[in-house]
Amino acid sequence: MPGEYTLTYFPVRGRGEAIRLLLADQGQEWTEDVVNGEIWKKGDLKKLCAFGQVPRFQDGNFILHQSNAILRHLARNHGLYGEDAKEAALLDMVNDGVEDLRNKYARLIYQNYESGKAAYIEALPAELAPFEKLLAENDGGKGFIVGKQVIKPSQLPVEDRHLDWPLMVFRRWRQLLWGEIHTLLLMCVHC
Ligand SMILES: N[C@@H](CCC(=O)N[C@@H](CS)C(=O)NCC(=O)O)C(=O)O
Repeated sequence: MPGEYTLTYFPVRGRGEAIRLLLADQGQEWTEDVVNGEIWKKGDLKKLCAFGQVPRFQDGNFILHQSNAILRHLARNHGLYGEDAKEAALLDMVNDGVEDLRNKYARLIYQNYESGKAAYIEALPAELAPFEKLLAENDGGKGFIVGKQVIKPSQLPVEDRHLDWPLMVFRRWRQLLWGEIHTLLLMCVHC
């Protein structure tokens, strides 16, 4: 519902972008509460944050921190967390794999960019191979990294349940699982 969601984050993609993409993909509206350096340095907001960091997310009166917890909360609320507990566990597995890779990327860009770039790029195919393997193995490589679709058919609007095939192909391509979106973001993270 418009106005329900507020994302508090710096004016960068970073750890806010997967949240934004998930909301946009689900046709949700949200308010951007942009934190610039000056606001952050005052320290008042930091004190309000559970771990002293953003993103901070408001879902009505419910306040949440930790980007992956926010993603999981939204995934549960919007039917993106698999068909059952096992699919949810597999989604956690993939997202934790993404988190590991994100941390390597963050170390590169913040600590070792000029001298570490070449080695990082050389290692990237091997780092992405587990994700490709999971994609290839799931349902004969037909679509998603976990499960067979993003939205459960029961949660699709009635008019979308009988899509003609070009639209179905388009939706399968567009509606990436949030874990997969997160993977794509590794290439453009600046937090
Ligand atoms: N594990 C946290 C990490 C959050 C984090 O690293 N936030 C950074 C921006 S991307 C931050 O708030 N930095 C400012 C600070 O630590 O004072 C998450 O996933 O949300």
